[in-house]
Amino acid sequence: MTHPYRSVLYIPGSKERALEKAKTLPVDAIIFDLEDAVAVDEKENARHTLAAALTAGGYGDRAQIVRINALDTDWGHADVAVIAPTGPQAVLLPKVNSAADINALSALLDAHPACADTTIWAMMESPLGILNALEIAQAPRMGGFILGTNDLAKDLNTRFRADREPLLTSLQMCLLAARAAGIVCVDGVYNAFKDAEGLAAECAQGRDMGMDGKTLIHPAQVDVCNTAFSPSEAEIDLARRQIDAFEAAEAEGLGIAVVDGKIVENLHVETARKTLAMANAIATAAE
Ligand SMILES: CC(C)(COP(=O)(O)OP(=O)(O)OC[C@H]1O[C@@H](n2cnc3c(N)ncnc32)[C@H](O)[C@@H]1OP(=O)(O)O)[C@@H](O)C(=O)NCCC(=O)NCCSC(=O)C[C@H](O)C(=O)O
Ligand SMILES: [Mg+2]
Repeated sequence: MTHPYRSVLYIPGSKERALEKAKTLPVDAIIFDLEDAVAVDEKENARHTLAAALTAGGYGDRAQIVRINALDTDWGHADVAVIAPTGPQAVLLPKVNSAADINALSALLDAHPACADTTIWAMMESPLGILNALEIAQAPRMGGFILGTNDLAKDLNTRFRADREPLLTSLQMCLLAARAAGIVCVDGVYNAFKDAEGLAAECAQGRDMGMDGKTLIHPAQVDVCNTAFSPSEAEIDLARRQIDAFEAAEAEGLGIAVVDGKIVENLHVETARKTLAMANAIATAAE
């Protein structure tokens, strides 16, 4: 079953109102954050508030990902100790530099029977992490990458550019590694959460590159993002026509069809089937 990851919303684990509001938002996934969105004085309270919210449930089909603090901080191990018994679907590790970081978290989760099926996701946000993207993607339990473009821009000392030119190599290296390993790859956040036009442009860029979706920081960003990462009506129509034309060609003993003046081969049909599967998954989730 294809699960969409078009819209992946961060929610500070300390904010009960936001934790409640997320149950009503049309997002594909939620990142319950214990890291940067939570002030130092609130860390302890946040992990217990979040554990209670996860146990109570109510998030429906939305994929649930918990971002803990890094294991070399004062809070990472305590986060695992409190969150693991709730049997989280996925744990997101920030500032991942190598597969060793994933292995260390995996070993901690192994000690909790409730985490038998828990996947690990990695924040890709350091130069060393980007250079080690493939070994990270292939580490045990890995389910996906989340791009941390703010930390990355900081560490690379880039200037902000609307076209994100300074970050493109890093984004593409993560995509290459994610696709090679068969895991999900979700783009970074767009900080100006009231700028829908800028968000739409950045979503389109991420979708064109091959990202599965985008991380978000505010509910106002959800609709723009869902639209950008959903197959359009034109894409769905083309996919159907490509499949029909190819099947008709095959019935005549041919291995190639032509639709709208362009060749359709087996590989295009594979993409067309993926497009329809994603459209179906989105429609089912919306029911
Ligand atoms: C950015 C915000 C601080 C803005 O908050 P606020 O001023 O309260 O917004 P609104 O008044 O417009 O909120 C309207 C209602 O929406 C709810 N809300 C707001 N944000 C969220 C959210 N993220 N999830 C769910 N619900 C949310 C409010 O509670 C209001 O609800 P109601 O009162 O019932 O109408 C705030 O949006 C925020 O804190 N956002 C999350 C910030 C965050 O998570 N940052 C960390 C992740 S990004 C990151 O770490 C980057 C990465 O690591 C990297 O390196 O790039
Ligand atoms: Mg970060």
